[in-house]
Amino acid sequence: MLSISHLYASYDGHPALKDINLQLKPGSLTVVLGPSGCGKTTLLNLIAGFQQAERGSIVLNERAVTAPGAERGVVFQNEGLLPWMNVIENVAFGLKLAGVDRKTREQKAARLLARVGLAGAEQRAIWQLSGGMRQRVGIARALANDPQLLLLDEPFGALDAFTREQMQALLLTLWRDSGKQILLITHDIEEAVFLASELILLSPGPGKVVERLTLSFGQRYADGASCRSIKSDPEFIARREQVLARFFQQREVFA
Ligand SMILES: Nc1ncnc2c1ncn2[C@@H]1O[C@H](COP(=O)(O)OP(=O)(O)OP(=O)(O)O)[C@@H](O)[C@H]1O
Repeated sequence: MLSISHLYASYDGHPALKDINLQLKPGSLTVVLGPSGCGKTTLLNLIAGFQQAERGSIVLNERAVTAPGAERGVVFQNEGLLPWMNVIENVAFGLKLAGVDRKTREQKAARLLARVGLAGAEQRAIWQLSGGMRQRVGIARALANDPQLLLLDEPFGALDAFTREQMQALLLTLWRDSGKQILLITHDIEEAVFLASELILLSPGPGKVVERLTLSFGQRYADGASCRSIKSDPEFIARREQVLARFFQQREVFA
């Protein structure tokens, strides 16, 4: 369980998040959606432990979050891969830091690369990879320490529409197969409605929760329906339009 209580954050006296309260169940796929500047990255950085809250608390499985930890894996928008290491070394790096022996970490990294569709790419250099492949490496790396919570910061924002949909499908497959709790931030409304089991809408000025929806389109994909059939379903389109209207309402309030 991830419990966020009365969380406040600010920069140089300017509030960025105001009284955020969320209880997110193990196994949930939470998507935090909101317009630019509403505090999505700030919230993710606080949960990751990269940043300290001004007030309030974050507790993951009964342990207070105060610093980064191996039980939280992070995937960054720009992947954050180490260019002087090859693919498998990037994935195994966290295991190396944790003192895992070479053979074990290479076996584990190779298994994870196969899970994200990169079997055979172990020895490739990072510069030889496409954007989608880099994000696959980033996800495999974040999973290497077997985290309880996977955090993703706008992970597919820079990808073309086709690759983006492939990555959404991959994430849902990993979610189904691992049962891990996932929290992803995005400003893409369709992506949010498709992926989320819990959708949290933030509004800016300062960031606060304005809506929380429980959705099941991602579960439908995990149960075997295709991306295209879900995204063209009138129920999906109606939900997307409803969230879109709410999203623009928030922007207008702020403008
Ligand atoms: N390091 C910083 N110093 C000062 N202000 C900051 C800093 N980081 C973020 N802010 C401000 O805090 C607010 C929230 O920023 P944040 O990056 O968390 O929002 P966001 O929703 O992730 O935006 P985007 O989608 O554009 O990345 C914004 O007003 C931003 O200008």
